[in-house]
Amino acid sequence: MSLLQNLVQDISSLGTKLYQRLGDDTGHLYEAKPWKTYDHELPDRESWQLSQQLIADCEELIALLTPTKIKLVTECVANNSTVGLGVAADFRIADKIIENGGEASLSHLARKCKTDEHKLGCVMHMLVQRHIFKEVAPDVFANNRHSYELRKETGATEMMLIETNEGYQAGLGWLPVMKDPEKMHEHDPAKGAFATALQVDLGVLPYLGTPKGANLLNNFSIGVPWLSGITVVATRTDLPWDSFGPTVCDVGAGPGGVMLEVHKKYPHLNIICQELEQMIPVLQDTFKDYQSDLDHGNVKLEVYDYFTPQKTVADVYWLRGVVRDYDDDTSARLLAQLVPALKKNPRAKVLVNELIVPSLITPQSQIEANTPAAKRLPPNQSGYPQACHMMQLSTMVLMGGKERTFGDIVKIGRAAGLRVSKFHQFRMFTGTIEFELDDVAGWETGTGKSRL
Ligand SMILES: C[S@@+](CC[C@H](N)C(=O)[O-])C[C@H]1O[C@@H](n2cnc3c(N)ncnc32)[C@H](O)[C@@H]1O
Repeated sequence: MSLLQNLVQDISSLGTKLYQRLGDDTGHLYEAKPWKTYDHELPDRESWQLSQQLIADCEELIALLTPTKIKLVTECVANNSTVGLGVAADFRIADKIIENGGEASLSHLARKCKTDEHKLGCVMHMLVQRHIFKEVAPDVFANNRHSYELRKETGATEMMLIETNEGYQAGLGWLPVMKDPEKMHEHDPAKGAFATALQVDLGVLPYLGTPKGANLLNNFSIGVPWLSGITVVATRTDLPWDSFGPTVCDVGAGPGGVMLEVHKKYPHLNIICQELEQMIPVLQDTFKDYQSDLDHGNVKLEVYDYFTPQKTVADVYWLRGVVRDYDDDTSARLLAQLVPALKKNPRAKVLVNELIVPSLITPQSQIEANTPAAKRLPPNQSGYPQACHMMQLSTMVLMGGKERTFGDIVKIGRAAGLRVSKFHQFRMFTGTIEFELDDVAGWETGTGKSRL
């Protein structure tokens, strides 16, 4: 059968299974409110998998049915989606619609935004076509489920503005960096796309402390917590936090948001957050409502440099967004610091939580090549592949570092003396690779040899 036939049949059968599973939980797109199951919570695992497969097939079908020249033009002008979203975010269109009672004419919006009606109309019509906002009558706009999230109290708008302003500018630095013999292999943000495009000699984080970075700092402080909030539910739900043993240690814990969630859901677990000294007050603030847990030592905040041997023995070590900051050798050196502690507790696990950059391999044989995308999705990768691909480029453009595939991270673990024990696919665009000490049996019987 042709790819078209296979895709159409697959979409039909996957779609039927999905709506039968969802039952009364009817999804919506045009109502100005979240779809609880998908936007606040997580669909059950099978519904989520069916959704992923449907999205993969639909994306492939669109690519199949789009003439080549139109496909290429669509891709190379896709930056204008960012331009348009930047306009809607900056003018706070979602709020202006809410303030006007839920609907607003183009002329009203243009007046309130003090801008040109035709230009704003071009943006709004484009966004409606991309299913952000809806047009309820000619030139009359309302929020749909997606644009409703852009209202001021969520922080989504500030996150959009990071990407539509500095993120957008920084993108122009990516190719020059890739061509520059001095910078092409660098992961240091001070030599990355952001610094190159903005012509500064510092990465985005120190830039936030400069007078020019004040606006970006504001958007970071409001927008980044919104972004982190996207992964919270999956991080809390898709890992069996209480199955590893009583003590969880977060290495490079940042502000400690993940451990706070784990502590709330599993109050019986001992939580240890390790950070550099300057971050301890931030962690203290995160756990300010849990003073008695701090006093009793069920929650500990430890000063620790993750490039020194790990002395704290725990049952599971959690590293989120840590190895992505470094090249392969440095990341392996960092993970290897856990080995002394793992030898003391050889059953302990190491959880590396990152974007697990997806792939979509097309088989070489003619028959197999017509297999729908849904059936070619590797299991060991992040969900929402399109979002994950965009995010990995966006984080490297803005923050430097190195985003990796499952295989890339496995190699780093192996170089550190660890082997994969499991992959936890999150219902999210991040995932977690679970490692354990290589030759666990050997370490337990005393016959294990260090590979370092
Ligand atoms: C990218 S952030 C990730 C934070 C946190 N894991 C999260 O997901 O929100 C990396 C964190 O590592 C911390 N860090 C950097 N160098 C460190 C070191 N040598 N030892 C311990 N922590 C370090 C930083 O302070 C920062 O909070």
